Amino acid sequence: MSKFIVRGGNRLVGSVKVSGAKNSVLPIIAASLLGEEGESVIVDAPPLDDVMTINKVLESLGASVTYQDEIIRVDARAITSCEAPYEWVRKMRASFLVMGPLLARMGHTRISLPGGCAIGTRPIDQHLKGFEALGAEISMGQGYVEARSHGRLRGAKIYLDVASVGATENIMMAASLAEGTTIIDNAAREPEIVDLANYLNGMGAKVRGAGTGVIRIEGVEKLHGVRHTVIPDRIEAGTYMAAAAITGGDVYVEGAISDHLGPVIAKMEEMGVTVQPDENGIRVIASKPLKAVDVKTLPYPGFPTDMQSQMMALQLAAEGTSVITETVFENRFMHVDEFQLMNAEIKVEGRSAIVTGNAKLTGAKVCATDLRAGAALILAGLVAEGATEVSGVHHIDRGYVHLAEKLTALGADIYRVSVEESVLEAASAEKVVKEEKKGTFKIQPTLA
Ligand SMILES: CC(=O)N[C@H]1[C@@H](OP(=O)(O)OP(=O)(O)OC[C@H]2O[C@@H](n3ccc(=O)[nH]c3=O)[C@H](O)[C@@H]2O)O[C@H](CO)[C@@H](O)[C@@H]1O
Ligand SMILES: C=C(OP(=O)(O)O)C(=O)O
Repeated sequence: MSKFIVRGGNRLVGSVKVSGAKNSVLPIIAASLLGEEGESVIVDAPPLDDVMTINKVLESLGASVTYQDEIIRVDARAITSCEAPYEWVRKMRASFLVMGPLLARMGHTRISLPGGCAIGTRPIDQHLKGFEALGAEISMGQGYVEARSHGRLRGAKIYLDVASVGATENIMMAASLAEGTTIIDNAAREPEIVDLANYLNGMGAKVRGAGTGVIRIEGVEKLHGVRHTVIPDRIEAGTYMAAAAITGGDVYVEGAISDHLGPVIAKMEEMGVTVQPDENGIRVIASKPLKAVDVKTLPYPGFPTDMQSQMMALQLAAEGTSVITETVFENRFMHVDEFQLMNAEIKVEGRSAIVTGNAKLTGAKVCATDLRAGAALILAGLVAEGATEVSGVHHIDRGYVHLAEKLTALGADIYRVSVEESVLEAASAEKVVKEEKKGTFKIQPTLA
């Protein structure tokens, strides 16, 4: 069991490199199942727990997967199973993305239902609606969803009721091997959709319009492996930008693509932060007090829900009151209770949180209730007085590569401790810090 210990007060300065995007690499690995010839080589695949999980799913299906030096090689020529079991799907919703490729390639698939999670119920109705439109028969039972097609899937026109990222990806992958043309209307437009489309096209698919609300896929008979480099993670980049801003720092976020971060940059500039993008990254300089701004999450190109909690941490440090409205997930304010343990004043009213700025944050024992909540608590810890002890680290390991090392290199006082649960129960954050300095506790690198 691990925890992060953060001591606030250090200004972050220097350069940090962004890893490959979690939300790109997961569907891309799933799409590799479509390759009936050759091997896929996926470059800049971040060493995250989620990546290890989806690799395990592919292996359980009979694909051969190797991972070394951030390069994944997938040979999916001989798939032996079309069933993704509960043990993997429960760990990570994105495992559900193997459904489209398996259905298209094998004509049959059975996947554990992903269920709800901390941030919302996260239904899969739009995925299933898409598969049905492509001619699949869907049935549910014993916690599994099963899809079967008689012969090849058939292209269709599909209107998504919500511009779901996962449904767009799953349907895009299935339609790539369907007979005829599929049009996805009200498709999600996230950069990760474009990355997946580029990967599919490299495999021999014919996907056009990715990045717009209408995607057109002409099905082909066969796909093959390809070499592809994953785009940089815009949410990881945004998190380091927020770390620079909250600490009054000066940080170059290497690899960040400003076109992918439009609303995050706009909001930081409104707050009085200087943001200087160039072709290799983004420099963030916070040289004056932050001004509070209102933020509303929306599907891309709106403000990303995956940056909402980090933005809330920033508002706590800003002058004034702000309103943060979450429109994408119905239950994504779990971090509010944890911020309150750090002396924050936040009131939740329906889908909005009213955040009182200029908070005198104090270190506390807090828990990462989900991935981004964890990142936000660490941001708050960077400016809190004293030590903040963040548990629930397994959530953070799903999406941040070497988080403590990257922040430490920028001058933060953060490290990871691995201690016996019983010892932790007894120890206060302060005590853990003191004893670690005496060398009593084992310090671990932030490996996923
Ligand atoms: C692995 C990955 O890429 N995860 C991202 C992906 O998740 P994910 O693909 O799960 O998110 P979706 O875009 O599907 O969800 C957006 C909204 O649509 C709803 N919905 C979704 C599918 C469906 O069939 N029916 C339905 O009602 C969801 O409950 C949610 O309210 O996009 C989210 C929204 O940007 C991000 O927060 C996640 O980080
Ligand atoms: C919600 C997230 O991811 P996932 O969809 O994988 O749970 C996220 O990356 O913030």
